[in-house]
Amino acid sequence: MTVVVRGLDVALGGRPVLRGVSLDVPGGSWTAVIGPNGAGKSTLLRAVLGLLPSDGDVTVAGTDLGRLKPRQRARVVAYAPQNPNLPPGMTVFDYTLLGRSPYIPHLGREGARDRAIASDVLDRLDLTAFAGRPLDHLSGGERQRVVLARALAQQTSVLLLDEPTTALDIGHQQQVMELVDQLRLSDGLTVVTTIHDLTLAGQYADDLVLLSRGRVAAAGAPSDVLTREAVEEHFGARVHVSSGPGGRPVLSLERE
Ligand SMILES: Nc1ncnc2c1ncn2[C@@H]1O[C@H](COP(=O)(O)OP(=O)(O)OP(=O)(O)O)[C@@H](O)[C@H]1O
Repeated sequence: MTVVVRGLDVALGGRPVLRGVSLDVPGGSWTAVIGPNGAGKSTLLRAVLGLLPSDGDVTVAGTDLGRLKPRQRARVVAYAPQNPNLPPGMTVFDYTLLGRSPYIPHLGREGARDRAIASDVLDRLDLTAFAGRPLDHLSGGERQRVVLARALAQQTSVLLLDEPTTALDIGHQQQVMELVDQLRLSDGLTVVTTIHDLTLAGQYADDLVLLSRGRVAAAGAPSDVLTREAVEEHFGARVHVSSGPGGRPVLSLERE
């Protein structure tokens, strides 16, 4: 499903946070939104979901998500927030099962298929051993994978991930990125993720969108967006950019 954003303006607390943002994410592709702290990346994901008042157009497969009921919306788009509220005491399995809520009839209970989907997702994220553990007894990286598990259990066509790898060790970063990529290829998932690791973003995404002070400063193929000049201008960092596998950019910091 294609995600299209046109001329998006969002103000928070009376201050403009996104200004004239446009974005095209073709169905089945992966776009990574990058940018410095406070640039508006999380705000963009929340506006796409229809969770924030905004001006401009946002459509997913031609539909304005803000007009859908939460249950309908949750069958189209899954969202893994950066700092979700996790109900203390709830088990990992029950939290993952919440991803099946949009498919469970009112006053009904989850069925065997819902439980099988939750188990499968936990298995694919290396979390089976934690299934019975309360959420407040997990490490930061384990919690982050559980939030992703819930989103994947929704089995939607569009996945919005806010910083999905920040708390993960390098092995679990690879596992999460590869899993999302496999789902994209096998099920045609459309993926939009914010991400701070620029090399990782460039390795997995088809397109990068560089947000800076609420505006799109650059967009396109990773090697076109991740230039030494752009990173210096927008992040204030001095980096060396080399060409990695497939011509994708690899960044390293330059020491004084
Ligand atoms: N509820 C709010 N009221 C006022 N300003 C807000 C509110 N929420 C966020 N902001 C501001 O909006 C700007 C964009 O925030 P956002 O969380 O989208 O940035 P981000 O690019 O995701 O940053 P980070 O990389 O630090 O996660 C920031 O300057 C932030 O302080």
